[in-house]
Formats: sequence, structure tokens, C-alpha cells
Amino acid sequence: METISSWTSFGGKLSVHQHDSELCQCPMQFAVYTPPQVTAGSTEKVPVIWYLSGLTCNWSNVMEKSGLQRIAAKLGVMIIAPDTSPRGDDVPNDDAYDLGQGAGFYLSATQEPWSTHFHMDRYLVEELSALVFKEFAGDADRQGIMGHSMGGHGALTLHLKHPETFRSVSALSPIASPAQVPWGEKAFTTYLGDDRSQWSDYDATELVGKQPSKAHILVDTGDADPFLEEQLRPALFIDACQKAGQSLNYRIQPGYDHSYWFIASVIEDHLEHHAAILKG
Ligand SMILES: N[C@@H](CCC(=O)N[C@@H](CS)C(=O)NCC(=O)O)C(=O)O
Repeated sequence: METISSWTSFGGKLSVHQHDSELCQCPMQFAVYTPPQVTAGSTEKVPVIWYLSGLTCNWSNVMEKSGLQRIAAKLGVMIIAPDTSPRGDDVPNDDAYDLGQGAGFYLSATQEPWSTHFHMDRYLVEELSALVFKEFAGDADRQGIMGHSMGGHGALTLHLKHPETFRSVSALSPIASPAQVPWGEKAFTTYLGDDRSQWSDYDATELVGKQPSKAHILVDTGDADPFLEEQLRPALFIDACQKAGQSLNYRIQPGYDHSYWFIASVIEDHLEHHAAILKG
């Protein structure tokens, strides 16, 4: 692992790293915010919150625009911000912003040419986790996961599939059911193929119906989000949670859109939601 940048922030450290990923078959970058509670020589480990970003993003969006360092420092939690896909000249791409690089959808592609590199779910859970817990003072027994839009959906699915690993979960403006909206239908057809039976393992609304978790899920979405009706469709997830008995607090926030101005406005509630569970 190579450290590309490191800055002191709110008494802690924001650092950016690169490593060669076996699963994604390319160099991958990620950022870590280490809170000030981790001091040199200390053996104390802190809870970890994974933040999965949305379409077109990399580690930088949340670290530069959400203001989460101040809150993570106050709560004493570590934040890991991975990239949203494999990247590089050797990695397949598409001219559209919602496919290819920057649009990995936190799944393992089965279709050529994507299947060589696009394994973001396994990359996070197997490869990046192992690296992060070897190199940083995060506590592997106290992990939460959250994200925005495509990443909010990714957080929901990874929590539902690994509830013992990601004990707390929340989402900002998540896609509720990719299998039923244009962003997801395009990505799933491309990465997983035409057979829709192969999609259900990657759809949060279908997953929660089959395997609800014991966690309390927090979700915030703005009612002025331009993607609300066509791409996010909160009601699909809310209904599925109700039917499955999944504990959920889904807040529709008046006046907010899909941007980081919204995320910055509610992220404190989200980090506090995770910290209360992970530090409880
Ligand atoms: N308007 C964007 C759509 C993509 C988008 O809104 N991306 C969201 C995540 S789904 C985002 O966070 N963008 C980066 C940012 O606002 O910093 C485009 O056409 O490129």
C-alpha cells in the first residue's frame, strides 16, 4: 500500500492510499479518516464506518464536500471511503456517466468484458477490509456501512448480506430497487446479463424481503431530488421493509435535492446513528 496524501484534519488524519487490487485487477485508491482518539502508540481500536459513494464519484466527494471529519472526530469513529469502481486505461468503460468507471454498483460482474475487473462487493468485503484492518486502528468487530445513491443502495445490500460484519447501516438518497429503475436495469443487464433471476441477489428491495436484518435502518432522501420518482423510488423499499418486518426510519426531507448540500445537512444524524450502535 502506498500513501498518496495525508492531511491533519480536526485533530485526526485524512489520508489517501493506493494498492494493487487482485480482485479488480488494477490499482485502487481509497481514503481513510482516522479520528484523534487514535494516537501514536495507542492500541485502542475505534469503530469503522464505510461510506460508499454514488455515480461518477470517488473517495474525494464525501471527504471534500460533506464535512464529516468534524463529526467523526467528535464521535471517535474511523471513516473508509473507497472508490466506486475499478479504473484505468486497461479497465473497460462507457461514455455514459452511469456505466463503467465510476459506476461499479457494488456487485460482481459476470458478463464480458466487465467480469475481469468489476467485483466491487467482494473487493470491499474481502480485499480492502483485510488491508484496512491490517494497516489502520479500526475495530473489525465494530463496523457500520452507509452510502449515497448507488452507494446508499450498495450499503443496504452489503448490510443485508453481511449483517454480522456491518452491524449498523444507513443510506442517503439510495436507489431503492435497481432491478426496477433505468439506472439499475442498464447496469444489471450490462454487468449481470439479461436473466433477471441473476439480479435479485443485488437488489436491496428483493433482499430485504428474503432476509431482513435485526438492525434499525436509517434513510434520508430529499423531496426535491430530481431522481426521486424515476430512479430512487423510496416506496418500493419502504413497502418491502414493512412486509418483511424490517425496522426502518425512512425520512423524506423537504426541499433537499440529490447533492452534497443535502448530504452535508444530514450526515451528522447518520454518523450519530452508527456511533450509537457501534459504541453501545
Ligand atoms: N448530474 C450527474 C448525475 C450523477 C450524480 O448526481 N451523481 C451523484 C451521485 S448519484 C453525485 O454525488 N455526484 C458528485 C457530486 O455531487 O459531488 C451527472 O449527470 O453527471
